[in-house]
Amino acid sequence: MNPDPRFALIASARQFYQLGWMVGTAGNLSAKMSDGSFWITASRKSKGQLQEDDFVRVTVDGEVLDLCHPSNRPSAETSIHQAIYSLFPEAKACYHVHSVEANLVSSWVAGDSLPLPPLEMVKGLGVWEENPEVAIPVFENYLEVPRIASAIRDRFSASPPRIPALLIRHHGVTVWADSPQTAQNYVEVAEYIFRYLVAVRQGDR
Ligand SMILES: CSCCC(=O)C(=O)COP(=O)(O)O
Ligand SMILES: [Zn+2]
Repeated sequence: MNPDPRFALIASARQFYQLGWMVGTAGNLSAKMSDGSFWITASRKSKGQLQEDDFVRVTVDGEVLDLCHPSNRPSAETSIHQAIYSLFPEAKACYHVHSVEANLVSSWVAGDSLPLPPLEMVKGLGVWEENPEVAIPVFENYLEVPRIASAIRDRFSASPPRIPALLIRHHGVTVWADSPQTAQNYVEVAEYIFRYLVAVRQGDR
């Protein structure tokens, strides 16, 4: 049994769009099939109203297996999804969204990681510790997306992250998980933590 993951991706995208995290065609979602290929949102589609044929199926090496529609193109950020699936074979879904809060917090650190507050919600990213000391890796945003993907491959192959998430500065968050539902949860948890950080900075405690 190999259910088509596109319906889960459509539902997640609609939810994220309504939350303001995938407006103006921003973001891309993918999910892997049992043969190792993955369905990814086609480029420049409105994420609030995706249809079954607004996807492209590609191999982990980037070969297009199914365009669904001749005018479809794979997401401009497919190389990042390829990097994640290559690095983490257990990953079955990879979600990327753009939120205002992710962009704000990514601009507050000059270095390559953002420390996360020791919130209970950090357990939602798989860290079951009291007062966890965790940071989210931060990558620079380059016009050439394969350059971002290459930085992710280089860094994570040398030193895997503690949490299944990364931030691209002034761009957005990317998470990966063993199912589309868990990837959705991870996005929600990451965005909750970013909102918290913004609220703290604004003095909304
Ligand atoms: C207005 S979004 C700019 C491109 C981007 O960062 C993104 O996430 C969406 O790109 P895609 O090709 O997947 O539509
Ligand atoms: Zn993006």
